[in-house]
Amino acid sequence: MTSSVGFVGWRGMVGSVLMERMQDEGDFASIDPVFFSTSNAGGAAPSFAGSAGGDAGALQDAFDIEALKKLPIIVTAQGGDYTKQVHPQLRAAGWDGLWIDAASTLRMNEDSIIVLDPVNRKVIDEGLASGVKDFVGGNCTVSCMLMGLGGLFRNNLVEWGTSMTYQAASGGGARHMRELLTQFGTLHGEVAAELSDPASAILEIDRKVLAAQRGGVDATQFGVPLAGSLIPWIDADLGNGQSKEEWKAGVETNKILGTAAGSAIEPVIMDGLCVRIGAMRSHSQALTLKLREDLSVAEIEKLLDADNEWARVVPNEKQASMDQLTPVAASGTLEIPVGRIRKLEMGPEYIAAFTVGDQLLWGAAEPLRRMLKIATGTL
Ligand SMILES: NC(=O)C1=CN([C@@H]2O[C@H](COP(=O)(O)OP(=O)(O)OC[C@H]3O[C@@H](n4cnc5c(N)ncnc54)[C@H](OP(=O)(O)O)[C@@H]3O)[C@@H](O)[C@H]2O)C=CC1
Ligand SMILES: N[C@@H](CC(=O)OP(=O)(O)O)C(=O)O
Repeated sequence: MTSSVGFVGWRGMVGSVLMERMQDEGDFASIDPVFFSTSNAGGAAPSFAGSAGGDAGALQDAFDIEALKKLPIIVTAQGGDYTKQVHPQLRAAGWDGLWIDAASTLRMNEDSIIVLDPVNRKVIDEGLASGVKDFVGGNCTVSCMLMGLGGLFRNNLVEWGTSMTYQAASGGGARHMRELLTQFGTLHGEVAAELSDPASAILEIDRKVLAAQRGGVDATQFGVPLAGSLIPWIDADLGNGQSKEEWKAGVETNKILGTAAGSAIEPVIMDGLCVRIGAMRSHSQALTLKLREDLSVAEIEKLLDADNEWARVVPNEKQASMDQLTPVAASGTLEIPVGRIRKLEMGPEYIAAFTVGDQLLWGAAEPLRRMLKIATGTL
């Protein structure tokens, strides 16, 4: 029997990636989709809708609690404001369906589970069996890290770690990606004539670029120029020197792994600095890990490669790292390359690693897609 599933936020950036993945995997064949809109109720539902690819009818109003209440499963990538407004109303109206969400709003609630099934399928299954109803995708950086380094985290081998991130513009949303490219274009335009003349002075080019960065580029979304620069702060200021993005590394890693008392995996201390860079849609991170044991690099690589089908060890060599361990290499793929693995001078239990992941795939859409399949009994 096919399950009815409501989709909210399906045409946004994360939602579109989710729809693409669902079509690629033939997921619509086993569900009966109902599409909602916050802005265009009554308009035509998307053409890929319908288990047989047929007419999916009209878009429903995403704020209509009665319409939402009829569905056993709702998947939303509409954003935190929508979740904050609609989820409590639905629950107050007695709805006890499954809520699968990309937004962070419900993530740290005691009665929610952060979904990343290649890492925490057991936590998800136990949650479903015990009546948990809210399933939320994790922070993109945390999800990509755990997909890449799952072989160490899931085997209780990490005592503590720092993650120094290099996060792409897409983490801010579609408008941020556009702004980054516009900024690059503006900077290029400032010095196009000089660049076409091989004899022009590089310091003059640099001076003009800097002048444009400081005065002429549109930075409406980011607040400051990102092209040719970076922004060493992501998300809210928690007031203790830590950004909210940095706080998520510790709390979400532990929640995903289920490291509460009695678990086979002990609590892990995670902290670091989160930095926005001018990449498009893949987040990178440089990790320092203190392991609980002195494992050889070969053993570590074997554990990482074997953990899940998407983690892929890149040899710690210059050309392989340059070719395979970059946002350009990882974007648009489900692979999570992990490389630069080596012992650090601090001691035999200290290792470095570098990993990259498409933050719209494993960082956002894919865990939701797979949670929907788990919920409908097809994964
Ligand atoms: N960006 C990211 O990296 C991540 C985002 N998330 C979560 O997902 C939420 C959604 O993010 P994201 O997909 O980036 O948000 P978008 O801004 O791309 O989309 C959100 C909604 O905006 C409305 N919208 C208005 N104008 C347009 C337009 N021109 N094209 C498409 N949609 C439009 C749509 O709602 P409607 O159809 O109802 O009008 C859409 O569902 C975030 O708020 C966050 O909670 C989670 C992980 C990562
Ligand atoms: N904060 C992330 C994107 C995001 O949406 O994260 P979260 O789902 O934790 O709010 C970034 O800017 O790269």
